[in-house]
Amino acid sequence: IPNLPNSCISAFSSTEHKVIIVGLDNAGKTTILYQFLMNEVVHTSPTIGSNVEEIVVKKTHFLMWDIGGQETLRSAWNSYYSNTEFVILVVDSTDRERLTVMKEELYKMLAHEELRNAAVLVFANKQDVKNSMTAAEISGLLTLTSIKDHPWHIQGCCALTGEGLPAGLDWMRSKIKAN
Ligand SMILES: Nc1nc2c(ncn2[C@@H]2O[C@H](COP(=O)(O)OP(=O)(O)OP(=O)(O)O)[C@@H](O)[C@H]2O)c(=O)[nH]1
Ligand SMILES: [Mg+2]
Repeated sequence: IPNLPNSCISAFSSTEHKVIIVGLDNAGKTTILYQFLMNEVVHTSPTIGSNVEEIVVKKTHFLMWDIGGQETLRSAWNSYYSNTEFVILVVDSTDRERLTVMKEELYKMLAHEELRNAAVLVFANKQDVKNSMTAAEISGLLTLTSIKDHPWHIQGCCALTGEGLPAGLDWMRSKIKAN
């Protein structure tokens, strides 16, 4: 295909791994997406619908869908599920009150047929805030060890500084190589 620029050819020839970024409103999903893309904190407003970006990490291509988390939007999450390889669940580690709601949404999602092959990365976000729940605490409250039918991993992070985000991406890449 002589007339295509190299960038197009590489886009066609590399496999793209579909990722959905979900979680309650205000968890930091959009902030994380743009940290991945630009290593910068962008000004966000609540997402209505979704944002989608291609994120390339050491030659691994991810197509990441950041989906709005407000209550009225959650019933639409399932329209993004088909062919999803990774679910990134972003938890606001300061939001103790809504962790039960988060847990219900998580298990509802994991029961969905279209996500049966998806691996789950949980980001315990906002670790910079004093007295936020630790990743271990969130893992316990969400009973992550009870998840037997999906590979899962939890990672503490701060989307404002980017701390913890590369470690999460490394885990995702390790799951691809393991396949
Ligand atoms: N302190 C702190 N604030 C954060 C962090 N990550 C995100 N925020 C803030 O949390 C607020 C919500 O962030 P968003 O990324 O818009 O949240 P969202 O999950 O996309 O929300 P919806 O689109 O409504 O579902 C913003 O004011 C962010 O600046 C973090 O790690 N620490
Ligand atoms: Mg958003």
